[in-house]
Amino acid sequence: MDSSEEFAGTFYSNLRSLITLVDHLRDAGLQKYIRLPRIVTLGLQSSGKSSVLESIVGLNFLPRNEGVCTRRPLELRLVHEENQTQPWAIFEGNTTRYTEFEKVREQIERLTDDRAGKNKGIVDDPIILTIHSSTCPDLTLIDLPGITRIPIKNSDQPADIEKITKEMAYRYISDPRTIILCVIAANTDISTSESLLMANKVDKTGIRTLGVITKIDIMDRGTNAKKVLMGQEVALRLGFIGVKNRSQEDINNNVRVGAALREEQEYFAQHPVYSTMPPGYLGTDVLTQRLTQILFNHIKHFLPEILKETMYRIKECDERLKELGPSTPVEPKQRTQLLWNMITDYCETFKNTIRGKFERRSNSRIAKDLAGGVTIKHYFNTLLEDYSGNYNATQDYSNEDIQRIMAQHEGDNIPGFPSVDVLLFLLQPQLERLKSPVLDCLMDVHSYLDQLAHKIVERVFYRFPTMAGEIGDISSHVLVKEREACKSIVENLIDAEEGYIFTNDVEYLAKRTDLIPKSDAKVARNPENVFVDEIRSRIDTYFRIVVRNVRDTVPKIIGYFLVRSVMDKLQMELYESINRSETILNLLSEPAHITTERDNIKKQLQTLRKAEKILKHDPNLAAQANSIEDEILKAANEQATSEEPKKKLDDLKDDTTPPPVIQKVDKQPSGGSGLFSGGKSKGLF
Ligand SMILES: Nc1nc2c(ncn2[C@@H]2O[C@H](COP(=O)(O)OP(=O)(O)OP(=O)(O)O)[C@@H](O)[C@H]2O)c(=O)[nH]1
Repeated sequence: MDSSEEFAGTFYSNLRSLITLVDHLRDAGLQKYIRLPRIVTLGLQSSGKSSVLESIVGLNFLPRNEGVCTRRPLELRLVHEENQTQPWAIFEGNTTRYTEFEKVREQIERLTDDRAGKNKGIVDDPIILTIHSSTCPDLTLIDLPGITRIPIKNSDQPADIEKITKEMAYRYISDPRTIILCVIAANTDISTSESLLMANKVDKTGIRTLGVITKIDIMDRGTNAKKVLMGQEVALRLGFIGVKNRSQEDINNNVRVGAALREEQEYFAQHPVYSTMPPGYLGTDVLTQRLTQILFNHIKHFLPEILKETMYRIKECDERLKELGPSTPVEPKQRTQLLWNMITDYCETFKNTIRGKFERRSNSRIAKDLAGGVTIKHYFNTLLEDYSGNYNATQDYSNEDIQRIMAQHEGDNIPGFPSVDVLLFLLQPQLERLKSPVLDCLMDVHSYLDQLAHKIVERVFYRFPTMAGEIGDISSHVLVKEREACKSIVENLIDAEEGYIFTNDVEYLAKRTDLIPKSDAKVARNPENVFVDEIRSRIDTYFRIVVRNVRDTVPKIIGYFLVRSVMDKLQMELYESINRSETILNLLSEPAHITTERDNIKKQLQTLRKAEKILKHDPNLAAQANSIEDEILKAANEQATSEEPKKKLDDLKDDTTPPPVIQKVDKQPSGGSGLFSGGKSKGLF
């Protein structure tokens, strides 16, 4: 064996193992999820695509007629068997081994008629055929229906057949992992070739388009394809190869492909022009070798990428499966357990969102998560904001108003001394004004909690929408109950402020010795104005004291009797309601689409894992797998520290509200230094 034979031997065994690997991936079903390298024939109808394939395989097995023949894509997996004396073929989904290739042709016709009808219809549903033979190379090729310009008269072909066939071709050739075998008849104008134009659109750099010129033997007398083949008419990076297939007459006369291949060699060898051309431009053998080499490089180039994609896909599927959760158990005991777990998740998430307390303290999620309590705090901080600072309760009363009220309350007392009723009369309407914003604050906090609860319920129970509705309703009920209890306390507080005027405030009491403002001597001379100013000053000061008290006390009441109370009672109330209901477990059935999605992902995962195993079996790829794993891990960590949590979780709230964590966090509220941290004795909530 000389060195070139040795090289060829190694090359073919490498090629073979690579193609076998890709075929194994196909067999594992990977093609459904990840694009795999393949060769696709592209050409106008009757340009000679099937003839080229038959020549490559070295066998007659394709339906051959004038007019449209290929009406369903045919995925042809060729397996070269060195010592195979008798070639055989097998169709996917069928166990019959065909050794008579006439029968293979008939079966292709039958399968085509079954799906595309008998009357020349075309469908994109590939037939998969594997051929084992000593005459064929190891290649996987797809024969596509030709681009058909005009529908055949009185056939099932639609009027827009050109659009349909072109769209089908584009679907296959657009894939960057597909090698385009662009078949053009020599007796047509190559510079306006539709298929070359199509190939150029999807493969601009021409790295995956190989031109095949057929029907060289029937060109006009005195013309030849030399210039085309040498790339002097149209330049194609991978070049053109000329072939001479069987003519229709040869087919009718039953000329075997083997004989036709010998005839092809003789034809080129004896032709006055072609015989003078350098090697590498003519003949089916050259085409097969070139195609094999291109496919080999192509597969080698794409396999690491395919492995990477497979591994990423596995990760995605794993994550989605986790999100979907396990399938719903059938046993009542397990169903109850599942429900309890979800309720715990829900309640913990609710509490932690308010506290801004999460397990993963090391990432930026913390800042975002604090916003749960921050939203409530914002309502508290802005409570009665308009009445604090420089606001004067008497600003709307004129001196005359006050004097009039003083006069009205004089009764039969000696004039000149205002009654305490004047103060009450003027102060009460001002105090009454506090009620509405205070109750608004309560309502705002309540509706925030209600929204938050519903969003978390939707997230935790999204597999069980009816159960989510039920849990949401119970939660709303608990919230309304607590809100109403809290409301009466808040109302009582305001009523007490309105109904009993009292203060120990040092500033206010100090005013007893400072009845007449010393600074304004002019006013001091007018006793009426002295009383007006005194009343004004006392009302403003007292009102300010009340506002300060209410701004401090109301948040405590809402925080304790609503927020904290709901956090404490929600879980128990849910358990009790559920225990009371005999039918609630029936609500624990997930919608069919979730079950289907889980099943599909499981199937996909199975395929991907199988494919990963096949890929990692290759020593070169196995080495790359580790670094891909590291990459995936790094990407996952980066994602966790940047854009976490995912969009779905982000949906749980507006920008300032934290998303919940659907994972268990420590159940006992522990103390903490934060305003909203756990333990009754330590934090507000
Ligand atoms: N003389 C000659 N005839 C050829 C050659 N190649 C193909 N033909 C003939 O051209 C006709 C169409 O060939 P096919 O191979 O069926 O063409 P196709 O592109 O597969 O056709 P569709 O699948 O229907 O689009 C047949 O009659 C072939 O015998 C060739 O190199 N020389």
